[in-house]
Amino acid sequence: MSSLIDELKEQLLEVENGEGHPKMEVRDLLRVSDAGVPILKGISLEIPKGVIVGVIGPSGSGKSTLLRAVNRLWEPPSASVFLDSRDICQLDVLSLRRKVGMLFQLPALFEGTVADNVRYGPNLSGKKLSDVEVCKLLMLADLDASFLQKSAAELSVGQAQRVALARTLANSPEVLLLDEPTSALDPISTENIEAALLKLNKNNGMTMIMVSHSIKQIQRIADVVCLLVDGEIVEILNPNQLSQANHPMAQRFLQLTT
Ligand SMILES: Nc1ncnc2c1ncn2[C@@H]1O[C@H](COP(=O)(O)OP(=O)(O)OP(=O)(O)O)[C@@H](O)[C@H]1O
Repeated sequence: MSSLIDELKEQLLEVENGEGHPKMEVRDLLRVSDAGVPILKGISLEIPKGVIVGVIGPSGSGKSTLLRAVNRLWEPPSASVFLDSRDICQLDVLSLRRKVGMLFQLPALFEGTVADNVRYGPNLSGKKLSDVEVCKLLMLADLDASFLQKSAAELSVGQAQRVALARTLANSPEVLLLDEPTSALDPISTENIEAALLKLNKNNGMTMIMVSHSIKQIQRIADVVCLLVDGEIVEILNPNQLSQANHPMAQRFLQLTT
């Protein structure tokens, strides 16, 4: 664990030399349910630009809650989540969500064509994307131009998830939050989405936080893995050394998951 943290620190140092800050920082993030039950118990995490962080952990450990805090689908306490050193609670929420896009387990497309969906975000800020621009976004999500005028209602779940990715990318996000984005997809669609994500990370340096129940997927995608148990990060691990987890719940979880 310590060598990975050293590596991360090195990456962080590179970022500090370049831009002076981690891309995202979560600082002692707490959440207690309305009934008084702790959901997140002081999560702290620094994510350098261009790093893909995988988040794994048992059901109910707080993974989705953590992601939702990062783009204010759940409003975190002030001064607990920072984007480029700025407290996200101080940012306009819509511009935050353009910078920090999110993909969910199931894509929720609007009625209309694929192009309508991809144009949606830029339209809100008064920008009309041309067909060529829409096609470029579709290509980033591994879809070809034949999808442009298809009705969103006709798509398979895998295709719809890629359109949802293109729609998110239309906002030019700097960070992508991925909440089990392939758990409803077949292996080929999963492979397509993973390939698109890795390309975005490699070519555009996009920072990502991905929640997944698939250890193998996390190993294919993530640079570093956070193990969340009962609202706490109990381990930060190298994806290829997950078997070295020390926390007993983490060991059990890793033995039982594929
Ligand atoms: N709005 C809410 N009000 C009260 N409790 C909540 C709320 N949202 C989530 N919780 C509780 O917080 C805990 C963490 O939920 P969360 O969805 O973040 O877990 P998770 O790790 O993503 O789970 P899963 O892997 O099953 O998706 C759970 O016990 C859940 O019941």
